[in-house]
Amino acid sequence: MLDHMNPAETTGGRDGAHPAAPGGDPGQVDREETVRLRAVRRLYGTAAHTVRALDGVTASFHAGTLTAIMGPSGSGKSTLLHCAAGLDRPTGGTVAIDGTDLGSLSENGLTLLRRERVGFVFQAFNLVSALTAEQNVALPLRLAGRAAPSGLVRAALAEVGLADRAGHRPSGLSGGEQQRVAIARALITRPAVVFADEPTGQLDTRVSRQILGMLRGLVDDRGQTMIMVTHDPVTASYADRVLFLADGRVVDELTGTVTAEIVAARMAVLEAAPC
Ligand SMILES: Nc1ncnc2c1ncn2[C@@H]1O[C@H](COP(=O)(O)OP(=O)(O)OP(=O)(O)O)[C@@H](O)[C@H]1O
Repeated sequence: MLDHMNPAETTGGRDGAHPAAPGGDPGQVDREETVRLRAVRRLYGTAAHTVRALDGVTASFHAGTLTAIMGPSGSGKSTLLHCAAGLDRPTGGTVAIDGTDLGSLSENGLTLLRRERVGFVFQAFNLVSALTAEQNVALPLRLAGRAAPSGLVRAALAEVGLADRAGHRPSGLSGGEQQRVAIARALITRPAVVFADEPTGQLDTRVSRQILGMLRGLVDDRGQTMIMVTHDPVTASYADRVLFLADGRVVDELTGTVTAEIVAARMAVLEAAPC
């Protein structure tokens, strides 16, 4: 079962766990670059009143890394996640997942890419209440018209420590157990990237740490690429890298030693800045 401690909480940081994103030709897709955003803009509103939710975001998310996205309320975190995951189309710029330019895809093509190459973990778990844990985990495969062998699905549940809960419906599971089912569901298609939106927002401290340890384990043991949005510095301390947004732009970045204290200090500066 995947269950890792956070080195940042015990030894003072994930020093040098992963290299920082290399530079290089911005037009070239790096094979290790699982998700790539270039000059992404997302405008809302009318010509008379425009909200720049994203205002020229360029960022690379490398294979086998966990990145946390932080920033004050309204800074563009959710918009970034939606654009990077192909849930929303940017007003300008490009997004690529696994070398595929999302802008080149039809709506149908985008749906297929999300189904096959992207996993999602949400704050509210978003399980289907009428289905058992096993049926929920099998769902992405069934939606993709693929076989969902019981052995495969049960192995996915065992990996998140729920081998004995396969027949339970969400109402018969704790919040932490529901999130484990959601993680197994996100992974069942072996996606290129998993996007997590406040994955521990509804869980208590102890269970949150278990879930974050599990997500960390997926990155370390499987090389899973993961991007998570969070308000919580402790959650962000499980990441290899933290990107800080303000007013729709990436304004700061932490790599190497990512502790909750350092993250909180950076956030305090951003939250104190005049709008
Ligand atoms: N559908 C929309 N229509 C108009 N404005 C929007 C829409 N969605 C987001 N915005 C605006 O875009 C900006 C960025 O919003 P976003 O939700 O991405 O921020 P956030 O950092 O996720 O905020 P929070 O931490 O409060 O969830 C905000 O000013 C928000 O009001």
